[in-house]
Amino acid sequence: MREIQDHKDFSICSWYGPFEHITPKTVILELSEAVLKCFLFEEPSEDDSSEDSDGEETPLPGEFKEKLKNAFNTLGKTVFVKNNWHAPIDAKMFSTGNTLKAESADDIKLFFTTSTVIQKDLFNIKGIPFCLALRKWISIHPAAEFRCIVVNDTLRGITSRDWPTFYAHFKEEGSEIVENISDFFLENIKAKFPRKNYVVDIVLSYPDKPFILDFGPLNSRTNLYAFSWKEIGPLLNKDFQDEIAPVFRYLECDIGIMIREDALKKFRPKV
Ligand SMILES: Nc1ncnc2c1ncn2[C@@H]1O[C@H](COP(=O)(O)OP(=O)(O)OP(=O)(O)O)[C@@H](O)[C@H]1O
Repeated sequence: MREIQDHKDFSICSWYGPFEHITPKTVILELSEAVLKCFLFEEPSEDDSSEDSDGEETPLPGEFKEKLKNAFNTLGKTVFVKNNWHAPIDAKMFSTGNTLKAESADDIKLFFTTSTVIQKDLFNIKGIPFCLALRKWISIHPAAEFRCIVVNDTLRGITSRDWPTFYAHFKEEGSEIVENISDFFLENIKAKFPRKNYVVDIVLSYPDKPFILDFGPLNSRTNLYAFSWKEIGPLLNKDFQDEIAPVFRYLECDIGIMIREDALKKFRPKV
């Protein structure tokens, strides 16, 4: 039950509208049953006696190809593609240049059919219409992306998504980063997202305004990067002052290529 609500609330189809002005421009195409089939790695075989389930690749219907063409025109030549919740990150190796830049319907099909993350969603999630979200391609520096942990609608933690990479400027600009993210959160997100506990990925790229990349559920399966579920989980049941300042956690010095968990612990301030 909880999962269905998570799938609804964290689907880009649900949150894109209210946050459209502060997230990359996106064209969302709903996937009909016929189109969905074209994005499945294998045709479901059990009890399927339909003539077109012969294991051959199913071509995209012309009408859908036309929609894709229009989306590419609207967004520019190159797009970033996702389903409702996930990007086909694990399909990167199949792309040219090892990026998820999609320039054609064939690229999208390749990313979707070769991504285990996407295929798992398509096979396992029931009761929610699937969509294809084509997002304007934006060059994002890895140090500019932050996963923000929101507990009881209060921003509690900020961590680089490029953890554990050392960035010297995090120390110098830490308080500015916290202030910018906190202001952005208070002005644009707090009380506007339908959940109280969640993660939100925010990009800070000066001199541009901050923007949202994605929302996600906050649970033991969430990647919290520099934070752990052991320390965040108990906060969900605690009452605390609304005005508490978030903790920004980053690697404070370059500890080299060999990263040991006990070495990392030393740099973790308390939440
Ligand atoms: N519009 C975009 N243009 C270029 N790169 C992007 C774009 N959107 C996201 N990315 C890159 O792809 C990465 C993964 O994107 P995103 O967070 O949307 O995927 P995800 O599957 O939801 O990830 P996770 O499951 O870890 O939350 C981001 O960290 C970012 O670097």
